[in-house]
Amino acid sequence: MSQAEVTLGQRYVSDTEPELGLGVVLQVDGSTVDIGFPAAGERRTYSLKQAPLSRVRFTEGEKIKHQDGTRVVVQEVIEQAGCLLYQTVTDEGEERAVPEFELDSYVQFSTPRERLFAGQIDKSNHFSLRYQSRLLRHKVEQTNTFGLGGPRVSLLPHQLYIAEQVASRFSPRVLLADEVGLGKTIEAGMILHRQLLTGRASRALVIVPPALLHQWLVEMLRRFNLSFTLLDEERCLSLEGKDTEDDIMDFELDADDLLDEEDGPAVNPFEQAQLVLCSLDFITQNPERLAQAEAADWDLLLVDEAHHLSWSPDAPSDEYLAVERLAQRARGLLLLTATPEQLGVESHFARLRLLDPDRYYDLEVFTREQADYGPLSALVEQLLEARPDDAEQTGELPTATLKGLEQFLDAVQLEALSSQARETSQAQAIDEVISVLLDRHGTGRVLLRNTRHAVAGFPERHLHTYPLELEAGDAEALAEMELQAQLYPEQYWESQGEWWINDPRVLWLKDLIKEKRGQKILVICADSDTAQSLELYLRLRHGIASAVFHESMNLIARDRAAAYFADTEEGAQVLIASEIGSEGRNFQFAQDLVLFDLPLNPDLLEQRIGRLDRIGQAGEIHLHLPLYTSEGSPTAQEKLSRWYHEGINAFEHTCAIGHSAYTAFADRLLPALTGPGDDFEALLSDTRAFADKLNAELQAGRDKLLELNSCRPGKAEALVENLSEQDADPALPDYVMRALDSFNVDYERHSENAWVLHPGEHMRVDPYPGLPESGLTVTFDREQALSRDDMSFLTWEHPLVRGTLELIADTEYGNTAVATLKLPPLKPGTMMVEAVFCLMSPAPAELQLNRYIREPLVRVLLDSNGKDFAQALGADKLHQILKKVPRATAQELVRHSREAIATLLDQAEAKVEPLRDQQVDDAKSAAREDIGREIERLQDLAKINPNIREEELNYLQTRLDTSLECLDHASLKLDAVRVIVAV
Ligand SMILES: Nc1ncnc2c1ncn2[C@@H]1O[C@H](COP(=O)(O)OP(=O)(O)OP(=O)(O)O)[C@@H](O)[C@H]1O
Repeated sequence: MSQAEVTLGQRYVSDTEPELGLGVVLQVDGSTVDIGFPAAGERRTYSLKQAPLSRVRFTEGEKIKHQDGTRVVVQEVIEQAGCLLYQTVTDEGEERAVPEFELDSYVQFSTPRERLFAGQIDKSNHFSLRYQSRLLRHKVEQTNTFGLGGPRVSLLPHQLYIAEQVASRFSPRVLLADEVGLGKTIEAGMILHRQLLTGRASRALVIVPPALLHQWLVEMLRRFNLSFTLLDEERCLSLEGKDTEDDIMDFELDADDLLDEEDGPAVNPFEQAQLVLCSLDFITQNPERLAQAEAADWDLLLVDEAHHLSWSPDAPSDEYLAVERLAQRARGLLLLTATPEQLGVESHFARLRLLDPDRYYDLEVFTREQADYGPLSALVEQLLEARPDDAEQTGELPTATLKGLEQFLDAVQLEALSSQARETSQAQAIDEVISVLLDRHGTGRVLLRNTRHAVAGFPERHLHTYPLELEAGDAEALAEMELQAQLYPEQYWESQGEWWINDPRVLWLKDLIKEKRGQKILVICADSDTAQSLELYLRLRHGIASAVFHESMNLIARDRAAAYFADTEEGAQVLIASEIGSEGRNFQFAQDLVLFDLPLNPDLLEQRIGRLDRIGQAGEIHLHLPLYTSEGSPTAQEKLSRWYHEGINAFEHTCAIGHSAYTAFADRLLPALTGPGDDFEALLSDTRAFADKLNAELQAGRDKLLELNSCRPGKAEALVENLSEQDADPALPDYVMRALDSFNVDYERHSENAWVLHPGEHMRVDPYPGLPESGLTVTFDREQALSRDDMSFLTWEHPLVRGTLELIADTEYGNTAVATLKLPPLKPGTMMVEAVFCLMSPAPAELQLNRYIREPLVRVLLDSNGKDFAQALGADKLHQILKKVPRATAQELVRHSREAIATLLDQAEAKVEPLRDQQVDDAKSAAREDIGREIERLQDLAKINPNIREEELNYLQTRLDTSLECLDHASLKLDAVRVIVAV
């Protein structure tokens, strides 16, 4: 721009801030120009040399708006003393002269055509990047693994299978019941992540025991890039603007005032964030907070350690009742527990009822059903045996198998199956029929459970017992006491002075710790007071580097203790944890667990061992158990340990039948622990027989089906393969680097596959999405990301990459360009218009209509004769041979060729228009096939399997109808235009 060109009253638009609307020249002063933007109420001073401004010049036929609101059509443009005067005509046919300074300032140029003709011309390589961004985004979002590849986790088939299955459902309601430490939190995180990314969910509430709040908060952020708001009383009060002591008093006194609208609508803290995390105690103990949580709208409710929700017809727990209220309102519900039957079948049933009250209405019916899975399981087993490894192999299915199938399939289905096996593939036919059987008759739609047996690769567990001989007097006195006191004898020793001085377990523990110097040891005991005094004793009396962890500590103190224990260099050797305090925590970096006492509940024992026996445990696990002995007769501790070990084998193996065995034998076990040991051997062998039988039954029946339903190895492996391929695809790093260059983000290589990114001084947007001011170290390598917490794992799902895609594809970035081309057959001066169209329909993101659109972009490249070169000159090829043009030249060129360009654009539009119908038809067929197939399957299923919720069927039907309707309204919109001139 030169001073001579600029005159007061001229209208310009800012290239970097088009949202300011139409600007007007207020002052020209030597080397600067002042522009006022009346619509935004802003004024900017630019250097004349580098002003990012484009002169706005409308032409004949264009519709413009006067500042008084009148719409007019330009008839003629006259230049007067550097300013434009538009001769126009109103809708009513009246003529009106509009000087440019009287134009409406609220004008926005956003369509490519408007921007091009307003002189807002982007760089040619931005145009190419835009095209590439749209294509890549479409490709990524179309995969059935979208949302599963981004989390910083190892690709474990059993988790991916569950996550894909559950996250693809509408408002899933399931109980995730993998055995301890198999990764339920990870599965839940992946489900949530996928639902959020695909638009199926946007608001989620996670409720966990207080001890797990921070672990969840950190895991969700570190592994899933999901930033949760942790709500406790303090935070709620602060969100409500009631954060002083007095306010707290007020709040308590006037809880009802929450709904008082006098001071404006009350703030509901649960509505202040999309992702909220709070503790079960907080929700249960604060009726007002529960009411607020209930009033907020949730797409997904997650409850971790859901075995705390105990229920019986006469005495439902407060926890159960609180969650029940939320569960009735939330659309999706994920309950997580490793021990679904820990509190008995009644509670288990009640939790299933939270998931689906229509299906689980009667405890008795449910109990009967549980026992009835044997024949189906046997048949599935037969099918699996008959399945050849060779996918190509064809042949008849065994007659016995076909016979068995008769009670589940009709004649037509049987014939179809046989002919598929005969003509196409036996393996495929068998896989499909197993799917049908499991789907229709299995237990797995609501309950998903992976077992170690199915997952494999877990370390061995070894039990070491340490007899501690009691003095005769103590042994006798203890034997007289109640069972509780015999198992947790601290009180007994307390009666003789400080318990830790007298209890022989304490010295034993000290010696064990000293002997295992340099090795991390987790000690778990039942009671938090015991944990505290034990830790003090070890630390103060024996100088052992130790930490304590129990439920009465606040969260920060707990996390600090856990971190101190985890620190390999200067951390604690020992962590003493109470039963409740340690639940759900990750301590798999340790291999030694001291069971300072034994819980009287097999599931609690499993929970304790599960702190170490988790995914990520690299070594063998050693369980250390001190046991009082006495010369007279075996102690209660000894007997209980034998019952666990010899009766149900709960120490060295995960024990699925623990709760059932305990329920079946409690009447005999409890008296036997304290009474004379006569029939104890008989009790042990009865328990063993019961356990063997139950394990075999479970393995053959319900558990087998659950296992198959929870992970179909073929499909699970395919997911792992797809994701591994995506990980290895160089398209992502290439794309990211190109985009960073284009936005002037600074980066430097850190190491192979890793980079350090920093906000650049001249970034086109500031802040850059997903890039903190302090910079970000990123890696494209999953393994590296898993071992380096300080690096972000960049995938197509990372906020920085998604933000980049949005920044490019959802804004005007690169939607206009001008470039030159040197290609011998083209005569210099030949002009072409490259126009990219995108099928758009105004539809909610949740419908994911993009999935049905086969070709997201239609590209045409027309020369002045209307000949289309799009095929001959593909987008990539063209990108490589085009040369950039200085901006002023580009603006000049567009101004001069405006008419020709407009004609070519009209031609391009006319050319693609007929494609629209075909595209829409294809997309509608794909939607019909996809959703329609699911509806049919569910309808079929609903006839024989009451697990199908009516709601789910209705939802699918509505989803199909809405999708078809939205597609009907789809149109091919011009997404970007590039003018190319041959030189
Ligand atoms: N895919 C994975 N990649 C990396 N780490 C994982 C993966 N799955 C699980 N882990 C790790 O294994 C441990 C157990 O996972 P998680 O806490 O999700 O198990 P869980 O089934 O919820 O356990 P619990 O039954 O004790 O509640 C955690 O430390 C978790 O971070």
